[in-house]
Amino acid sequence: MLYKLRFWTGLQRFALQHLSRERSVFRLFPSVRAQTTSASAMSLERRILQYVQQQALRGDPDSVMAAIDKFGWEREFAMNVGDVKGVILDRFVKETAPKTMLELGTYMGYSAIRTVRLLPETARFITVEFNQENAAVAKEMIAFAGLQNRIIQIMSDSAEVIPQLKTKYGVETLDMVFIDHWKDVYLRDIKLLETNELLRKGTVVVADNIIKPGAPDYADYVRTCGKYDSTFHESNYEYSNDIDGLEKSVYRG
Ligand SMILES: C[S@@+](CC[C@H](N)C(=O)[O-])C[C@H]1O[C@@H](n2cnc3c(N)ncnc32)[C@H](O)[C@@H]1O
Ligand SMILES: [Mg+2]
Repeated sequence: MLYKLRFWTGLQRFALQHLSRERSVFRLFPSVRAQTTSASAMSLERRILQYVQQQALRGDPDSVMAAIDKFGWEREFAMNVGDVKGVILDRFVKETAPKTMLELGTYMGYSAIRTVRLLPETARFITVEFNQENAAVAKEMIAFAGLQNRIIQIMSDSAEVIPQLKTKYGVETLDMVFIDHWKDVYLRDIKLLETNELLRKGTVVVADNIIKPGAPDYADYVRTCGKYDSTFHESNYEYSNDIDGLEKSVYRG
């Protein structure tokens, strides 16, 4: 029995060392294919979720954020607002203390977790994501952080959701908005928020990635249209030393 086991282990080691074409190894040992493909086929977002589940403390949003940031700095880039710009976002959230807040672009739930941990339990936080797989990862991430009852996740295109916020989701006006979805629709969506009368005097609209990747048409609009008091807050692009920043625009009503 022991002899047979040694023979198979030796053969397996020989094959792995000497058969350079992956396909030959897979044909001989299907279990090798199963392990290799399942590891490499896992999306970045799923790998980060798995890392969080291994490294962070269930029910502890700070440890979830810390694990996501560690992955971003030490392993692979991910398009979360991150821990540098995130500190500025935190300040805006604390200063504004929104009762109703909208986020455009959930991704894996990082900024939602970051923001909601600073809000009272009574606050309403709605986040919108149109990518099904990202929304699914975010759902698991948010549940792991223990915030599943504090975050309303909507899986849809922001252009469809914004006109439904009053009628379908019972929103009167928004106290704060975090815009962080695709950069070429920031302008379309702030105009949609205006025309659907979701902004009131004093609503704070914060937009990410003003420099990198950049949203020049949006930045130009909020700075020059006369409807906002708008300021740029320089910082770093997520998980890098490149320059980026947040635009904070307060609606004049
Ligand atoms: C930069 S990521 C969001 C990062 C997240 N706010 C954070 O900091 O943790 C942008 C996300 O917006 C989503 N997205 C882009 N355009 C969208 C749209 N029109 N409606 C809904 N989601 C959108 C993308 O699928 C992506 O997951
Ligand atoms: Mg961003």
